[in-house]
Amino acid sequence: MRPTPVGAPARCGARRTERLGVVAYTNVAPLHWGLAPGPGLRFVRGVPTELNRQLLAGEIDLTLISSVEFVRHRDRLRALPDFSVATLGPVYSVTLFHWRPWEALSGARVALSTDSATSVALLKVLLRAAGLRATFVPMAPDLDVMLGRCDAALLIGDVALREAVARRPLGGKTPLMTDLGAAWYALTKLPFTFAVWASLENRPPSERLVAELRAAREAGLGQLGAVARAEAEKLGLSPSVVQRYLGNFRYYLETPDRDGLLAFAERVAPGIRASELKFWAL
Ligand SMILES: C=C(O[C@@H]1C=C(C(=O)O)C=C[C@H]1O)C(=O)O
Repeated sequence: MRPTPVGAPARCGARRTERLGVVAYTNVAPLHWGLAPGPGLRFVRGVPTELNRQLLAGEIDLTLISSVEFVRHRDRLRALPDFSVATLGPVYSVTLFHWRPWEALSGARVALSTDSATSVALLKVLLRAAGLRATFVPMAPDLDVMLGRCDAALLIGDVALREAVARRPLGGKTPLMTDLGAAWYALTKLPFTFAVWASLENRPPSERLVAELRAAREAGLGQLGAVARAEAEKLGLSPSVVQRYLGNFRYYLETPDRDGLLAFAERVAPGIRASELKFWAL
């Protein structure tokens, strides 16, 4: 059998089974709205760090990969050209909770959620840019435990959103919050791209799957109220809060999101050229 040339999508025909990594966070719900597993399509759910590993190990075929991993493994990966999970300014779900002011975090012990790769790298970029040095402690994402043991705690995804909305006191005191999307914007005036859909370079996604993902995104964004209501119920938050949250994301990897991705790549891989980040011609 003739191998599928790199750079070209797999042709339609009898459907091979593709394993799609589905990040278990509300912010990606509009990207797979109405898309369901079935013949030729399996869903593998997980947090970003799990799905990143599985993609690189060839255990899944296409996933939203943390942008820092896309940059680190750029020699082996290609991304869909028009999909992102990005924000211009605050993201509301990638948050550093801290006891002392941001400017006073030098020497702090910072608990890092083991779920995220990109946000950890982003936090390090932001601290470095501010001339702050900290010690990092990987931990499960539980704010009480993290802030009980450390001076600051990085959370992402649904748990971060819930905690940011709740702004609850811990031990009688409410922690300060720094939104890393907002901090990135203050530093660069660019969007921050948290994730892109990517596959291994030698395993192009089928045209059919890509078409289904585009249709799912149109459906999800077209019915954002319904997506928000479904997600709000799972999160225990009000639908209007969730709709506002989802409406803030940039899902199309437009030029500013690519510029933001490259600016981040330059900070985690100094000297990188834009052409080293590769995209499927789909
Ligand atoms: C902004 C977020 O986006 C997620 C953050 C990711 C990361 O930090 O590695 C990966 C996928 C995204 O769904 C979030 O979950 O809060």
